[in-house]
Amino acid sequence: MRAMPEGFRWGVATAAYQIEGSVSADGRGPSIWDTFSATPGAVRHGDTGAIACDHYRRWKQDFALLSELGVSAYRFSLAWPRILPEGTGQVNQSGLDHYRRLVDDLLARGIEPVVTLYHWDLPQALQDRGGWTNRATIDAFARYAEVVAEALGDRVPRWITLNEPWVSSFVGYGSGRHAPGIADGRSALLAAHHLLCAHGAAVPVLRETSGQVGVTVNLSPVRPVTPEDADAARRVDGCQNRWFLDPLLAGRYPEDMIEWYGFADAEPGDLESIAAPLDFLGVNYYTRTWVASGDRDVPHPVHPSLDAHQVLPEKLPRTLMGWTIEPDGLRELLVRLRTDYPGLPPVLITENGAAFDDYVDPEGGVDDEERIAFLAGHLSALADAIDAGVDVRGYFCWSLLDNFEWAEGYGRRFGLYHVDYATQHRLAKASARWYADVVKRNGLP
Ligand SMILES: N#[N+]C[C@@H]1[C@@H](O)[C@H](O)[C@@H](O)[C@@H]2O[C@H]12
Repeated sequence: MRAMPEGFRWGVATAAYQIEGSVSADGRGPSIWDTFSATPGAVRHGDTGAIACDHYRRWKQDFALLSELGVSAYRFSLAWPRILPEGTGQVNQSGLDHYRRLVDDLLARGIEPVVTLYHWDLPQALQDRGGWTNRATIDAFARYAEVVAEALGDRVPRWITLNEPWVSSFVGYGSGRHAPGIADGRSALLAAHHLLCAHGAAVPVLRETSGQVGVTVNLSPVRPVTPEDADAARRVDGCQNRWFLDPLLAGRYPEDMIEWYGFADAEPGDLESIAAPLDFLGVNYYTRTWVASGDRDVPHPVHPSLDAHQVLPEKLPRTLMGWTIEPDGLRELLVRLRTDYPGLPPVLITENGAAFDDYVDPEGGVDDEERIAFLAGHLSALADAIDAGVDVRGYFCWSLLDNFEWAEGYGRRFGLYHVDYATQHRLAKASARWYADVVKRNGLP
């Protein structure tokens, strides 16, 4: 038995655009993902979040699944365009009322709502004015936080300002693989900085509520394929991990990366604001990153601006996303955080999970043994990190439901519950029953 500490929070996570659908209902405005997914070629099979899991209408039945799992917490995101359809200006009361119903139902079930303010669905009206490359979006986000804090501040116990600012900036504005589909290195750096500043502006606002405040970053231990690739690996670690961890936890950008990027866009006071004390750090972990320097002839030019390429070691098992399955990377990552960042607050694993080729058998079951093995391996690594002294307070499996997997559309299933998108029928996979048992035991059998 690998028991987690007493009071450990067991949860599952989702995000608004990936599950809600009803993208035009009750006053919701368009987001950059509505625009991007409607762009031919942007998303696999031309999939969009227009219907998704129809969760906006079926949320009560989905919350019954949370009770079935026995989780003590549920992480979900608010759709900014439901609350402020134009990003600023007029508040849409229907949007606030919807999320108030969700929060109240969770509390009535004895489930802690963990609310993400921004999980990538920027109101299109703000993108029309430059989006995250426009410094004015910082103030728009702060106002959004004020509106949400006023409406829900007395009943949300944990706030997450941003989900994965590295993806929002470097994938949305750097590679163009995500919304808004811009491929420009300087735009990525500006967006990253303004996202961090928006986080810093929202923290004092949310601190006025009764809830704890944190941010979620996606982190990945970076390994050189050969010793000659060590410099390239350090640059990728600098981009993917330290460019966010250093400002958030140490109040500075990493010097080596400032030099590499020639970055000079921080204004007086920005770094102090970004480094506002956190009650917790949300960590999303999926895999390690293996890197070769740019002058090596390798596929996957994931980081052209860094003169480095991501390499997927052939010998390692992978998920359907093509990511290597490396549970010990989670332990390695958490121990590194504790070692490198003395100011590390308590950690929540806000996402961990995997996509596999789920098969509904003739008896109507999904025997997703690979997902069970993935989760078991990562929970064991998490227990190792806790044994090593890392203060981890909770774990959220990604995800409750199969859902819209961004540029991969509906072709990648991460859920504990299978969704038949033609009928919207939810079906518990074997991993859902397994996870419910782990939650009940407060640890691995
Ligand atoms: N890909 N993938 C799965 C998962 C994605 O569905 C989430 O929205 C992100 O926060 C994070 O990237 C992880």
